[in-house]
Amino acid sequence: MTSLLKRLAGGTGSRSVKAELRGDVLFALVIGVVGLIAILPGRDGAGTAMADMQLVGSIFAVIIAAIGLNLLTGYAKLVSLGQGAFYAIGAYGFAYLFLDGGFPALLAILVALILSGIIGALLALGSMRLRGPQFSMITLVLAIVVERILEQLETFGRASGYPNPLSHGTGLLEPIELFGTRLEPPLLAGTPGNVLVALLIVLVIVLVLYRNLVRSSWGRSLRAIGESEHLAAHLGVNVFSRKVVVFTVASVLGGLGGIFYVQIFAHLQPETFDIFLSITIVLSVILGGGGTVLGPVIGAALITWLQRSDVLTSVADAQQDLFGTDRWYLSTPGLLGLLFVITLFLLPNGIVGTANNALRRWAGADDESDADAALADLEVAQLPPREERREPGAELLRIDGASKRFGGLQAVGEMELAVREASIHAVIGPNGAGKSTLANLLTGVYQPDEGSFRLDGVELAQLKAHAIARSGVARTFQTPQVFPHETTLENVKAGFVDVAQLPLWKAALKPPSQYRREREIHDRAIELLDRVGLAEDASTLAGSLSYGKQRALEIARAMAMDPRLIVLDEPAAGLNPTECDGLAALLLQLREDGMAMILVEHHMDLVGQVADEVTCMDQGRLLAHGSAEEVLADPAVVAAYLGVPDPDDVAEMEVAR
Ligand SMILES: Nc1ncnc2c1ncn2[C@@H]1O[C@H](COP(=O)(O)OP(=O)(O)OP(=O)(O)O)[C@@H](O)[C@H]1O
Repeated sequence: MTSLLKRLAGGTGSRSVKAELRGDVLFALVIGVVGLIAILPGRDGAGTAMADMQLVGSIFAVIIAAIGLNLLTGYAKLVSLGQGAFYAIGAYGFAYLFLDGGFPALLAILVALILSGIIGALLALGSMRLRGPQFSMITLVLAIVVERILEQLETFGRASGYPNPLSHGTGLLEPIELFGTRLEPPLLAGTPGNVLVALLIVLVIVLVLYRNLVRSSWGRSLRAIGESEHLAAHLGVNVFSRKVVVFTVASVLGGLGGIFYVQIFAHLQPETFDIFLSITIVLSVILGGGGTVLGPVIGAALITWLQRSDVLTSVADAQQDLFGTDRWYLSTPGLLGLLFVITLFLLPNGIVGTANNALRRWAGADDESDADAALADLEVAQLPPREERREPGAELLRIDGASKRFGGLQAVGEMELAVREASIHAVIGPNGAGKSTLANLLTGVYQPDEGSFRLDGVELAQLKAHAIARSGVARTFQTPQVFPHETTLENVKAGFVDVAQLPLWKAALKPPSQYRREREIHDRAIELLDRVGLAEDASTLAGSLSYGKQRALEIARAMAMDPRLIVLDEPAAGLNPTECDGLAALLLQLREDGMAMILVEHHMDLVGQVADEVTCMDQGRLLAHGSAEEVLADPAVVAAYLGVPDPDDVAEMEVAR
């Protein structure tokens, strides 16, 4: 076990702080060197190299916009069809501010980026409550509106005094000057195209920040939102605000892509920013692999190369030669569309996603190990006590007069319940008694109609799920909820407070303290997995774990949240007897460590084994309360479960007890 833990600590998704730092520096160097190799041939300004240099520059620009979209679409699974609009806003915003507004270049860049961000934030504030296709449609509308505005505002362009920026441009943007250097675009034979060096430096910086971001707890929160917004909220993530922020960041990156574009081509024409641009950026993410660090980089490079080189045109010409007609052949956009369809069929996870999966399979990381070992094989490590935790027995939670109606149905009515520190309070009752509804009221799934839920004196009623989670209430679910496409280890890491609360700047800049914190999270997550018997499954995808193991994983994740109270909604459902024994041992150990728990359960063996107090509900109301023995022997409880108090059934419950 120890050697396994050492191997995991060194090898599964996290390395020593020094090795991690070396990896980060290497990433920046590799990107920098590849970029330099791409732009060096054009530095002499030779005319033949000009088109190549513009190609490289376009790739840089689309990469920037695509990584922004990847944050939104690849990680948070919010499909935006409007990234091209921000590209246009950045490009035109900069051009107007620089030329018309007379802003210094750097200030014009900054203000154009802020403008992109503000428009992105406003759009996000208005549309983030929409989901799926509705959200995509809003972004599509933005792309179309911006395209139309650019087409129609030629008069505005003329009036601006800028030489024809909005129509087919002969008017060229003056190269900008930064720190005494004139940054020439790769425009004509003889112009050095040295702006590419500056753009490469910016590109490397942005890529490093972006990589830091997606590999941090902040990135984990995006992946959590992408997998399940509902679950992310129960881990303390303010889903709405995080979605607004990520949309804003994506918009700023879209704007930056547009600013890159102006520096490379030095003139603007509305056709560049049509809806096909947005689709190209989406294609870049999908082809390269959404939700992977390098996916949009590779996808953007490939798609831009295909579009700008004559590869696709040659294929289109070859079709014409073959069929001898100019009517029935696939033009360049048609060929790109075909490539898109082929990618979706053959590489649904994109190039990088598919390569990652193949590597994972090759490394044998997906091996399923013995399912029964999960909860039975418990190692017990001490849970570091939470600071606020008080002495065992002190009242931690008090539910008073909690009520909830669904239409005409009183699902919970004037319920009362108290939970003490370091204790297990079981809530039992027949099907439909209102147990899960009570758990859902406590954890913010529903807002109570009436009543109070005080955790150590702090009122939780009416708080949102994420705020309740942050107050120290963690939960598991009747049907286990894990992030199926993440590893078991990553699932536990999703529980740490950093996922909900790490500031964006810290995630992107990754100061030395962040390296150490990530290391701590990793070690603690491994420890928690070991504690619930899942150490061997650390690198297995959570979706392929057995039911029992998923339940154990939920408990480990809840513990990662370092809560004051864990609400367990039928944790024994679907477990075999060995797993159930393991679960009982785990709960008792957690109690020993000072954890308070509410156990919603039908499994009377488990209740009898672990509960300090039992509350029985019936038809939404409190039926009985006391020790497990008292409540399980209560004739009213037996009657509620069985309809009528049959002496044989009472005897059966006695046995269970
Ligand atoms: N979202 C909802 N909308 C309408 N009715 C609901 C909703 N959630 C629960 N109910 C109803 O409220 C009542 C209590 O349901 P609840 O799931 O809380 O019971 P339970 O004690 O957890 O049952 P079980 O043990 O079967 O899970 C049931 O009649 C149920 O149909």
